[in-house]
Amino acid sequence: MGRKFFVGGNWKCNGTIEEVKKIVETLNAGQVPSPDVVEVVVSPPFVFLPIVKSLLRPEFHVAAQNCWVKKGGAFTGEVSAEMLVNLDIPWVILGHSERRALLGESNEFVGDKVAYALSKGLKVIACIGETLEQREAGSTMDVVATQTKAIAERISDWSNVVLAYEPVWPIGTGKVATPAQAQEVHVELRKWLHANVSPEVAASIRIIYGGSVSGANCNELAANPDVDGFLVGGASLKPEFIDIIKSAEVKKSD
Ligand SMILES: O=C(CO)COP(=O)(O)O
Repeated sequence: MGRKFFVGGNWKCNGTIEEVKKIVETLNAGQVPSPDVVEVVVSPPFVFLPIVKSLLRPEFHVAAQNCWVKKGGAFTGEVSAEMLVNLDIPWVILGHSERRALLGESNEFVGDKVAYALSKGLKVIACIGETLEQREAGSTMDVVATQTKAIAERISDWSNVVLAYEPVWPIGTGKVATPAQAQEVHVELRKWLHANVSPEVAASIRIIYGGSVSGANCNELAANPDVDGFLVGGASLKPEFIDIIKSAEVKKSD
């Protein structure tokens, strides 16, 4: 199948310098599968990116949690894609539901950000996902398709994109989507990409799941054929993140 398992750790707005060093120490000491089997990317807050990058084992990479929608300039408080490239930060998370909901990032704005970041050479973890109300109204697929479409209309090369399906209702709630719920949406997303982008992109893109992933549920989730990894929030700050990385082994024995 050729889709390398991908595990991202989104640290969100957490950590002191002491805590960050501790997390990195734990990650560096962890016994994990080889980089041929799993790609690991951790995403600390901007201010900690340089130190994490300098201390982290070399086969793990770092991601920013956001970047500005175009070239930097008079945009107080923003960090540009150019700056990330300048510091050799290879990845950026864009369109996280917390930014969509709390900072009003629209589908179009996220699409523009994805296109700009890719054009500067960054790799992008693009997040999509429905709220509980939308799920209960039966519009999950419409919502994620509309979010994905806003990206598809603005980019032509998907090779540096990982699509993170992160339904809003299981994020930080301890309520996890069942493996079947995750698999169902991932399959539908692949069908959508097949019909609207290309069969090649549909087959090759990594679609990862996020929302209360833990050491306890990762293996069951990873066993789904269309779940190509995870974007982990709370558990990425804890030693169990190593267990989540190890869930890549489930795929190896497929
Ligand atoms: O938002 C998430 C990752 O980006 C998921 O967060 P939790 O794993 O804390 O639910």
